[in-house]
Amino acid sequence: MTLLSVNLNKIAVLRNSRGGHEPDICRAAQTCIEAGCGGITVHPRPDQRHVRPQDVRTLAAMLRGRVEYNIEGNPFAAARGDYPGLIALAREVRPTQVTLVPDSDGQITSDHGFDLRRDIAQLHPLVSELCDLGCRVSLFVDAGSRDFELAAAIGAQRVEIYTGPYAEAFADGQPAAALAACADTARRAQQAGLAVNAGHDLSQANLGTFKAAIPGLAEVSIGHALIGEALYEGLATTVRNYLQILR
Ligand SMILES: CC(=O)[C@@H](O)[C@H](O)COP(=O)(O)O
Ligand SMILES: NCC(=O)COP(=O)(O)O
Repeated sequence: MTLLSVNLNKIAVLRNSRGGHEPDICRAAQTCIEAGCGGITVHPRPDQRHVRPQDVRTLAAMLRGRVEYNIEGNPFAAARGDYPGLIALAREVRPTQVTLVPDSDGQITSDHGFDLRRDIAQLHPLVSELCDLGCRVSLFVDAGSRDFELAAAIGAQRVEIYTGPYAEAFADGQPAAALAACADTARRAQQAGLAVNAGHDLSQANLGTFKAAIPGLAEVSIGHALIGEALYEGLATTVRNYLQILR
């Protein structure tokens, strides 16, 4: 079974465009949970363009003991204003999972994963601390990545495959090569003892093909397309549609 973790960043984008509290991120989370999702994802960024530190804390209190809570972000981005940094937030709220992503500051969205051979020494102390906090750690990687045994050796339990290139290839009607690269990568990660998550630009259109190609896919985190589709069909119906695809 593949867990659906709904990324609520885009609810916060809409709310922040006017200030105030609407649309309410906790109400959106509640709707997703009632519709059957297995997790909620947020990706706070230092510029606070969408999910803010206080959202991370409020959601943590609301979700505890109900569904998985996945916080994504760059662990090396410096604290800025009242953004305390990803690891500081993890220390405070102890989410189920922390997904480390090598975004640069101000990047419009995530567009690549870690180079495990190059980055592993820098990641090691962070992964150790997060594991000691009781968080599962997942590392964002590109399709085609190698060196998964290095990630397993420092205590990471999962990788998240960056699916942007697959989504783009699917939209162009030529997904085979990108899909095969994801499938090979997933197999290598699983052989190294890691579980495999996936995310970025997954949608109702491209998810079924992806899921069918990746045996043992543990989790997908989906936000941009799902929240967009929810404008037409409603949030609960949209979440149920995704769950149907993942069955
Ligand atoms: C790591 C990843 O692929 C997602 O977290 C994605 O980057 C969503 O972040 P934004 O909503 O900031 O684009
Ligand atoms: N980890 C991917 C994620 O949380 C959502 O990415 P997207 O669906 O907003 O592209």
